[in-house]
Amino acid sequence: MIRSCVGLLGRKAVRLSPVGAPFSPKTRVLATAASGSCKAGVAATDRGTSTGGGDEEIRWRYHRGVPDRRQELPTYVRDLGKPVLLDPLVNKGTAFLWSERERFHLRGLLPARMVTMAEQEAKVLEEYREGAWDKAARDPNDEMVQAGLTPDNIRKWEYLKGIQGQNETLFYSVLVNNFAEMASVVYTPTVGWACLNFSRMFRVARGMYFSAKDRGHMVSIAYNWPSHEVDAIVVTDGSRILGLGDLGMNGMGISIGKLDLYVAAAGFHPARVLPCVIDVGTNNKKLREDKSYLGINQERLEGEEYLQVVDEFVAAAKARWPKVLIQFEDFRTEYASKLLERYRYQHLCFNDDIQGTAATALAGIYAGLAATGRPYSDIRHLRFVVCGAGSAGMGVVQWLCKAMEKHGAPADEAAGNFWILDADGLITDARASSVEEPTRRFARPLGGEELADGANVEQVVTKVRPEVLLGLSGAGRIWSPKTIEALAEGTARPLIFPMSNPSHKSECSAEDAATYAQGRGIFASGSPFEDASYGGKVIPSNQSNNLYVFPGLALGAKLCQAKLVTDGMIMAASEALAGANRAEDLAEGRIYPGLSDVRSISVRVASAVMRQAHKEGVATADSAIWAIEKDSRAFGDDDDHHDDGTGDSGLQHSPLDRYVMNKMYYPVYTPLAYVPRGVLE
Ligand SMILES: NC(=O)c1ccc[n+]([C@@H]2O[C@H](COP(=O)([O-])OP(=O)(O)OC[C@H]3O[C@@H](n4cnc5c(N)ncnc54)[C@H](O)[C@@H]3O)[C@@H](O)[C@H]2O)c1
Ligand SMILES: O=C(O)C[C@H](O)C(=O)O
Ligand SMILES: [Mg+2]
Repeated sequence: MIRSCVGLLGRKAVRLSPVGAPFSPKTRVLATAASGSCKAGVAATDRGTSTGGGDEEIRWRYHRGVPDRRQELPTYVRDLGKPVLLDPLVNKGTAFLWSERERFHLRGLLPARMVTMAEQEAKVLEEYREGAWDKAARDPNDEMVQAGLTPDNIRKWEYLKGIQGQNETLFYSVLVNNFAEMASVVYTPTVGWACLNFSRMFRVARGMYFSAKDRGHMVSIAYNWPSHEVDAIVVTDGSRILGLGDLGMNGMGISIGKLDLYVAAAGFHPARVLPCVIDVGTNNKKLREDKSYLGINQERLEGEEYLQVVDEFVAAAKARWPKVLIQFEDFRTEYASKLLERYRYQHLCFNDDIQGTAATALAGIYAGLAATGRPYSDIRHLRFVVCGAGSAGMGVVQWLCKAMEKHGAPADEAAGNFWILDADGLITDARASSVEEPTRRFARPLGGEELADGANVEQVVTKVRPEVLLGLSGAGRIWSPKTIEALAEGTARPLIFPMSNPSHKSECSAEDAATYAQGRGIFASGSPFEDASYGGKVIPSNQSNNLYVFPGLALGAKLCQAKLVTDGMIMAASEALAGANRAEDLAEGRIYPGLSDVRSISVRVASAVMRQAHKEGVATADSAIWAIEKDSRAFGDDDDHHDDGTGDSGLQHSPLDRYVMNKMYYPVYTPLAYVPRGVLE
């Protein structure tokens, strides 16, 4: 038997032979840099569980029957937590045993499922030999591929993520300076593909993974995160990722994507944002049967059990980072509003799909009115047909209603401006007992000239002749040519908003909207489309996506240290966004500002949110901030907006805007200073 001693060279742990010469690389390094799992043909009994320990873990370690004892000699590890994962000589990725995860403070830093090295190897080989991800992106039967997602999008996504893993400053500099070009790669639609394939593509852990197996331990696990300073968390339970359904733990991709935008679009510091997933299982059977899936292999927890897990996560996050803002993302409708109501009056949090989307949609409607020369107050006279009665759809409807009421419409009159359809068609009083609030309030009365329950969208549009057609159904191309024609017959400039994501879930394409509305429509989709054309004229494709709101809303709330996110703050965000359009763009039918202006927009949204928070008394930040605007008024600076001087936007900025800009992170190389441990901590 070979007897070895263990030595250390610098930080890296290296095992030495008895005479001091390193072993060959094969025997020397105990871990591979590759992590993740694979489609290995490992017997089911060998696949273990994420809660290993005891006999099971011992079987797990020995399953390959490595003959010599060298694998029993330890590699010295001098770090704990994240640095262990970042050291290629000791990292085992998802193959870290459960006991090792405990000892090295790795719980929460990796997806819950534990895999073997054999599985990791098989995954590496699959990719090496077959280019598995690339192949998937070429599959002509893949819906996303059919809707225009190309291998080139995936290549770009992987390339950018590779840079992000090595040099965040460079990654964000490239992203900030090329946001309009890259948003569709780091965000929708490509991020949807990245979520679908998250486990297969998993290499380097980012963010925190809390699972149902962590019950009772979440607060200690939160302390495994290396930083005491986290300004914002985006968390999902993966239950409704974009319009792609239940993706379980793979939903982590959306938390990461949203926070990429926090940094790029709103200047949060990349070291102070934390993507999280709460893995309570998945009801997606295909995923559970997929050997590469890294989430826990069980059906979702439901009801009280589920709520307790989310409660524990929120409590842990608040205990560890008391001032953190939490953005809830892509929770399925059944729990989305429930969770929002549970936390919004106690914690600084918001639900992006309900509140961010609502603010974005309202801004688009206001801008649509402005584009046709009408005042915002005319919103109370618009009729809306809405496909989708989930949390996103109903969030938007309630918000539009609120805006109508703000402009003087009595509540009943406002509610009467909506015709809402779900998967079973028009919702009428016939279904009043089977649909819940808030949808019930919008059920159409029966009898007289009214439409039958379950009428389809074409029938409803033909009868109602609305000015606005909204889609938040996640159902794909459900608006037929006839539906769009009927819409355009009833109104001169129809507003056509297929807001579902990603692209193949959009209710209609930009080209179809332009063609069947004979170039008269104003088009705004959730995922980006190229501009369309009709009769030789360019018909702009706007993007009605909550990306216009959540970064600025979060920034404003953080900067003024708001205690809560109020409805007033969200309304302020809507109005600031609507007002960020230039008259000449509106005249062309561009109702959302160009994405290259995204930072300027976030600044305006943030300032408006701060002002409102201050007005409502929920801002706790130093009152000096508010003096900025007062002082500038005294000097005649007043409400005028000034060019931000960056030369990148042409949008005008107020003194408070400039304060916000000064607080933003800009991805530039700064001088570096060595600070020994224990100093400045
Ligand atoms: N653009 C944005 O910023 C934005 C923001 C949030 C959500 N979304 C998108 O909205 C969609 C819905 O999100 P959700 O959380 O409300 O989902 P959900 O699954 O809870 O709701 C979908 C709703 O659409 C209805 N529906 C299904 N098929 C339909 C059809 N053929 N006709 C009419 N209605 C139909 C369902 O009955 C349900 O009421 C997703 O695609 C999501 O990506 C977009
Ligand atoms: O993620 C997006 O692109 C928007 C929205 O939050 C969604 O769930 O579709
Ligand atoms: Mg979302």
